Amino acid sequence: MTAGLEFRGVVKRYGANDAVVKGLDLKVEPGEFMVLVGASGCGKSTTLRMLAGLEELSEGQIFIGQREVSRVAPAERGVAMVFQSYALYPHMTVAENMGFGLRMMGLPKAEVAARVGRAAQSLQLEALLARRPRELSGGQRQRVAIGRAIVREPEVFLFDEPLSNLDAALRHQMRLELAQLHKRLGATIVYVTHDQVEAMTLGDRMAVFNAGRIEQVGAPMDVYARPVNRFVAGFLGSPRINFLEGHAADGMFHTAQAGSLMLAQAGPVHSVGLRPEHLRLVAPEAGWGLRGELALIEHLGDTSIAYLRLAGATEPLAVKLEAAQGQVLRPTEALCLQAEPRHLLAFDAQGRTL
Ligand SMILES: Nc1ncnc2c1ncn2[C@@H]1O[C@H](COP(=O)(O)OP(=O)(O)OP(=O)(O)O)[C@@H](O)[C@H]1O
Repeated sequence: MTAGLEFRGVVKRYGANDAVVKGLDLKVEPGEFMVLVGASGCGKSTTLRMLAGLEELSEGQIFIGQREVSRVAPAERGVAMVFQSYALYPHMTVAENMGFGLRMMGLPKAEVAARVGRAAQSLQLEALLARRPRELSGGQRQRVAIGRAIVREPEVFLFDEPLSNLDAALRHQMRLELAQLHKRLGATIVYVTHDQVEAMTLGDRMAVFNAGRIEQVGAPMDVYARPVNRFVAGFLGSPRINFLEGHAADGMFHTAQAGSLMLAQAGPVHSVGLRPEHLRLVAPEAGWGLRGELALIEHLGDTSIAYLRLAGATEPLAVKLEAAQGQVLRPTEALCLQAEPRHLLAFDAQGRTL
C-alpha cells in the first residue's frame, strides 16, 4: 500500500514561544521520495514528528492518503519511522529485532517469519539473521533498523537523519542503498536531513526549510539551477555560490570595484549569484569580466578550486577549474573571469530571484 500525504496550514508552537513551524503546506505524492532539508533548528524534525504523531499540532491538518490523521495515535497512522540512533535490542538476533514489533502486535509466527524473510532479502541481510547487533557493522545495523520499519509494511516511511552517525564512506554506500531500496519498494518516503548531498541525490523532490517555513519545493536539479531566492541559492552547492553586490546598467551588472558581468535579464538587480563551476578564466585584456588576484588554490585531483580576492569584496570568489588549468596558476596572479549571462542568478533588493 502506498499513500501520498499532505500538510495543510500546520503550525507548531511550544508554550507561549514563537511558532517553530509557521503554517506549513506541503503535498507528497504516492511513491514519492521527499527530502526535508535545512539547517539545525529550522523545524524539519518537528514537522516529521508531527507526521508520525509524536508531537501534537498547534494548528492545521495532516492527511495520509484520504484520511485526516492530525489527532490519530502514532500506531494507527500507517507510518514507520527510522531514527538516527537505531537502538536495536542487543540481546536479540537480527531476525528477532526485525520481527519484534510484529510479535508485539500479535501477528502469527508464520506471518512474522515471512515478512522478516522478505525484508531481509530486499536489504541483503539474509546471511546475518542469526547474528546479534554487536556482531554487525554500523551500516548493517542501520539496515536492520530500516528492516524493522519495512516489516510493518507502512503506507509511509519516515527517516530522521538516518545516516548522520555513519562515517563518510558508509554514508555514501547507504545513500546508494536507500535510493535502490526506494526504487524496489516504490514506497512514499519523507526523509529529514541537514546534508545537502543527501537531499540532492536521494529526493525526487526536496523542501528547503528556513526558520519554520519552506522556502522552495522542487526537483533537486531545478532547485539548484533555479533557486527562488538568495537563501536557497546559498544553501545548495559546494563550494558555496558566490554573491556579488552591485547595480545593473545597459545590460551589464557592475560591481563597485571588481569589474562587470553581462546580464541576461532586466529589472532592479541588486546582487548576483555565480556558482563556482560557471566561472571561466579569460585573457586579462578581455572587454568585460571580474578582475581579481589569486589568493589561494586547492587541488582536488580532478578539479582545482581557486579563491580570488576581489577589490571591494569581503569574501573571496570561488572558482572551479579543471585540474590542468589550476596547476599553472600562481598566488597573487591577476586573473579575469567571465560567466555566461544565462548562468547568472540575479536578485532584487529583497533577495528574490528576478
Ligand atoms: N520540546 C520542545 N520545547 C521547546 N522547543 C522545542 C522543543 N523541541 C524543539 N524545539 C525547538 O523547535 C525548533 C525546531 O526544532 P527541530 O528539531 O524541528 O529543528 P530541526 O530543523 O530538525 O533541527 P535539528 O536538525 O537540529 O534537529 C528549535 O528551535 C528547537 O529548539
